[in-house]
Amino acid sequence: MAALNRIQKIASHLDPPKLFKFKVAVLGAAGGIGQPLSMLLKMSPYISELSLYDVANTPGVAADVSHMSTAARVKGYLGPDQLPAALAGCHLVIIPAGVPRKPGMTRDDLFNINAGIVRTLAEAVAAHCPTAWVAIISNPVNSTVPIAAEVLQRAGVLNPARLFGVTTLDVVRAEAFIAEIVGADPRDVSVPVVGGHAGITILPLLSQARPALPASMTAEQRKALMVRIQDAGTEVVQAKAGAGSATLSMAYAAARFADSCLRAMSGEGPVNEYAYVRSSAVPGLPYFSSPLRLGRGGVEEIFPLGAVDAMEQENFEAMKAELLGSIKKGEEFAARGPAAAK
Ligand SMILES: NC(=O)c1ccc[n+]([C@@H]2O[C@H](COP(=O)([O-])OP(=O)(O)OC[C@H]3O[C@@H](n4cnc5c(N)ncnc54)[C@H](O)[C@@H]3O)[C@@H](O)[C@H]2O)c1
Ligand SMILES: O=C(O)C[C@H](O)C(=O)O
Repeated sequence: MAALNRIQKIASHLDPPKLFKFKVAVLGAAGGIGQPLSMLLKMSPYISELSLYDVANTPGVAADVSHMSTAARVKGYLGPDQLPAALAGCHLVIIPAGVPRKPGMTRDDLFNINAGIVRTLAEAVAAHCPTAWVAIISNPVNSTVPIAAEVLQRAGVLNPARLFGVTTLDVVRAEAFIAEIVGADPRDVSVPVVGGHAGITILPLLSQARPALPASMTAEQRKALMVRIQDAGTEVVQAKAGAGSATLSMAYAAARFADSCLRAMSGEGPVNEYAYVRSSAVPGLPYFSSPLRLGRGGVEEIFPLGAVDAMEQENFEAMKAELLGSIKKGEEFAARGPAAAK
């Protein structure tokens, strides 16, 4: 919530920005997530240059966002020819490019289209801003992050401390749902959500929630809450009935994650976050979303998961095979090279 508070202050001109110094790119900026995310990023005091790239409609989005009376300079870039300029000098690249789910689809059903999109964009990052932090939103995150890692590694520029799958929306949802139950302000709720970003690989550690869940909650009620957090994306997909998946809450979550990255880059002390990163936290799972600390250079420390209860342990064991399968699928796709996208 620090992010939103900061944004609100800036929007109301109570605290004019002083720190605008980073170039941030949104790849997929004209989409359902990209547009509100671009708007929120335009309000960030950390951004001097906001680079909006898409294969369609960026001139209009950029013109629109650029009229906001905040400090960041906005430029739109349209199509692959303009991608190098969009990325040159970027400090942070946020990637929501790709197709969203329709009812009845899993995130993995998006793999065939989105894997190639993410690979192409990661190749461009490797070529034009190899030291940028990269935050991937495009689904299936459990596979797209390993794809990007392989691409960056093959280009000789992978820094695992700067490559993230954005799982902030899972944390945001867990905070919102728990706040409803305990009657708290969501800003005062904290709850770790670990694992990956699909179905049972999303593991909210409800036993570590603060404030604690009411002792009166039954095991069935706790399980139902866990499943609601795991299926919250599907809840939105079904409610939108064919018109896409979560966009507004995702834009909020991505803006919050971007704020954490930019605060860390600025050297504003240790910044604690959750993200899906290359990790040795769980033996046998080379990528995992964990609590972690960000510093100037990216991930500085990945924290252990802490104590889990029996329900969480059972889900943790159940998710491992699915998460590993998604990781391998991404790595194998990237290893097959460009022809695999066709
Ligand atoms: N990580 C998460 O928590 C999370 C949450 C919500 C959605 N998502 C995922 O985010 C992605 C985008 O969702 P959306 O609702 O914004 O979709 P959308 O269809 O509204 O927008 C996607 C945008 O990507 C653009 N695009 C397509 N190919 C591109 C390319 N090669 N380069 C640049 N841009 C390209 C499209 O033109 C479009 O503007 C989906 O894959 C969705 O599943 C992830
Ligand atoms: O559910 C989806 O397909 C989009 C996203 O991953 C979400 O969690 O909302």
